[in-house]
Amino acid sequence: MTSFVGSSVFPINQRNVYYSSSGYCKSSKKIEAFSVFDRRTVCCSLAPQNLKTANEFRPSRFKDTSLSLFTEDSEESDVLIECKDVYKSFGEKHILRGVNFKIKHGEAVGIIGPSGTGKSTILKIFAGLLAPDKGEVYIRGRRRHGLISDDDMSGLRIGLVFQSAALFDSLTVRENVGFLLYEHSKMPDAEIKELVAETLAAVGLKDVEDRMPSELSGGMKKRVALARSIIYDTSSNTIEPEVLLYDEPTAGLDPIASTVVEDLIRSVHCKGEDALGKPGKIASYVVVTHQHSTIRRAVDRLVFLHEGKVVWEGMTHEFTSSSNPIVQQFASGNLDGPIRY
Ligand SMILES: Nc1ncnc2c1ncn2[C@@H]1O[C@H](COP(=O)(O)OP(=O)(O)OP(=O)(O)O)[C@@H](O)[C@H]1O
Repeated sequence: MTSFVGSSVFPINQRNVYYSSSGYCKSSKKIEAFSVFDRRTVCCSLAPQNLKTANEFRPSRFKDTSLSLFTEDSEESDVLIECKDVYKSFGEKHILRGVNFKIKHGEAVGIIGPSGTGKSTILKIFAGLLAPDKGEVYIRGRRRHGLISDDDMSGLRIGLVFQSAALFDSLTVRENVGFLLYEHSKMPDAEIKELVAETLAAVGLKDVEDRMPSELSGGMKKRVALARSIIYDTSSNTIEPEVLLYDEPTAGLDPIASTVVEDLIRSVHCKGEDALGKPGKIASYVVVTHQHSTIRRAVDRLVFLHEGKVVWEGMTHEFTSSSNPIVQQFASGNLDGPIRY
């Protein structure tokens, strides 16, 4: 299943949540959304979860070269998302021009590259907010044909955390984090309240439930957005989110706030531990970032996109020692080199 609004991962079978930039109002328990978009944004279906644990995940080796397929010993069953020769244009702008890469179970992957090269576009395609013009995206080996409304999609719950925290300004933190549970679950208010508090605690926030977003710092907003993306209906068979996509999660934050968010991203991963000491629930995540600290701290493997193609893949520690001139220029911030502005 894949489902999104703002920074949320949505529960299954909720097919009428609207993508809104206008506003929200509350009526008794329900929070009613009124939208300027007449578009359904949620939901696909589910397939069995990958039963492998994080420890069973076997990292592949990656070559430091221009390539489209990177694994030497990959087991196809480990692949959660695959991008196969994906093209996307906006009018005359040919943004993605044959993108190939895979995200495997347990991976923490960064997508980097010059501005405007299509990094966020890839996340939106993974999320089902955009469809490729050509090429294929596979989710757990099954082809994603179109947008989020594909309800024959199987395999995976995917959450997208937007660059701006995308909180609803007129709702409290509790209502933001519990939005979908209030709106679409059968959970009683008291249980939602408890779950929201627990989820906020997992991202290191306490006693902020009654605050409005305007009363939070930028870093706190990002944490609230993260809480909203990992909360799920514990009373149903909903499968918790497996993959999170972060679009520039540390943009605009000071170095210390960035570190907090980077560690948080790690903590909700299955190889990490959340603020309550519990193992994280996210199988894999993808981070689009420009920040060196985020590259170093939050991801293990990098995919470098340039002029609509993957031009380099490698482990994070290989990034600064790469002999690829594009990577070298990007890593050093040099004005001279193959990347032209
Ligand atoms: N919906 C859209 N309509 C028209 N053009 C778009 C749309 N979405 C993206 N673009 C254009 O596609 C290009 C790639 O955008 P994208 O946001 O994917 O780049 P990016 O690599 O994430 O950039 P940055 O690092 O600056 O955030 C940009 O030129 C952008 O203006």
